[in-house]
Amino acid sequence: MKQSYALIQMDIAFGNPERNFQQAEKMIREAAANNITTVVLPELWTTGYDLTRLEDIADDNASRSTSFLGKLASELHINIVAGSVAKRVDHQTSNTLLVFNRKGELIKQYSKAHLFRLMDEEKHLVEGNSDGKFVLDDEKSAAVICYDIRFPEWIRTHMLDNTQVLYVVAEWPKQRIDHWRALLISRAIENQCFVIACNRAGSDPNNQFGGQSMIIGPWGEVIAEASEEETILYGAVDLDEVEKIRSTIPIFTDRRPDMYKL
Ligand SMILES: O=C(O)CCC(=O)C(=O)O
Repeated sequence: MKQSYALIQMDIAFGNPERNFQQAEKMIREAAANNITTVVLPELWTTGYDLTRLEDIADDNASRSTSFLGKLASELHINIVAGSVAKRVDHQTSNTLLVFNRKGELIKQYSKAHLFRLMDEEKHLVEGNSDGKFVLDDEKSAAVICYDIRFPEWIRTHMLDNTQVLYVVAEWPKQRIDHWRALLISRAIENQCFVIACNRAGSDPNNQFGGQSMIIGPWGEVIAEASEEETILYGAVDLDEVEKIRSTIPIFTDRRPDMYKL
């Protein structure tokens, strides 16, 4: 199955949902005009890391984001792996990823499982407790958020039932962008899957972000890679490659979980 992706590497306006909704719509419409199947947005794209103001700017039950993205997905006839938003339910806010199919249906929500203390997430957000698996265009897929990629055992649990595509949405700082690149390529090689990874561009009062969104194949090859600037990264792939690589080096047959004490 052929798929073509557009990764919206936005410069997110700090604590300014109005501006971010406008900019996301402009970039999604531009991407959709390029005959793609799936658009991917970055982490916390409505608010950025303005965590101390979540009381004012989080999205109640993610309802504004859901209605906005569902309408765009069905009108433009594209899938949207809609990054994550600050979703508030009963005074608790999670960092929650939303996935829409081309009919505009919300088919998956995943809340970030590993909160990133270095950016105070655990002080303002509640962690998720369920996995990021879903099926999009009949392809087994999974999505995780930023810091989650430092936990290979978490990613592996998503890959054990023949998952082909791993989406990663992030606000990854420039300071550690070499880790971003190395971790993403490692996750692709060790799981023999496509990695579709969308980071943000720009800066906020505390961090400069590294961009470098990436599309990586199941052999670890970099198919497309963005610069540091705000941009849309495009890339087309053939998901049948996954099966070829997995039959050449059958790691899922050869693994010895009986010996792994985690
Ligand atoms: O793990 C890292 O270095 C970056 C993680 C991060 O920025 C996040 O999870 O928001």
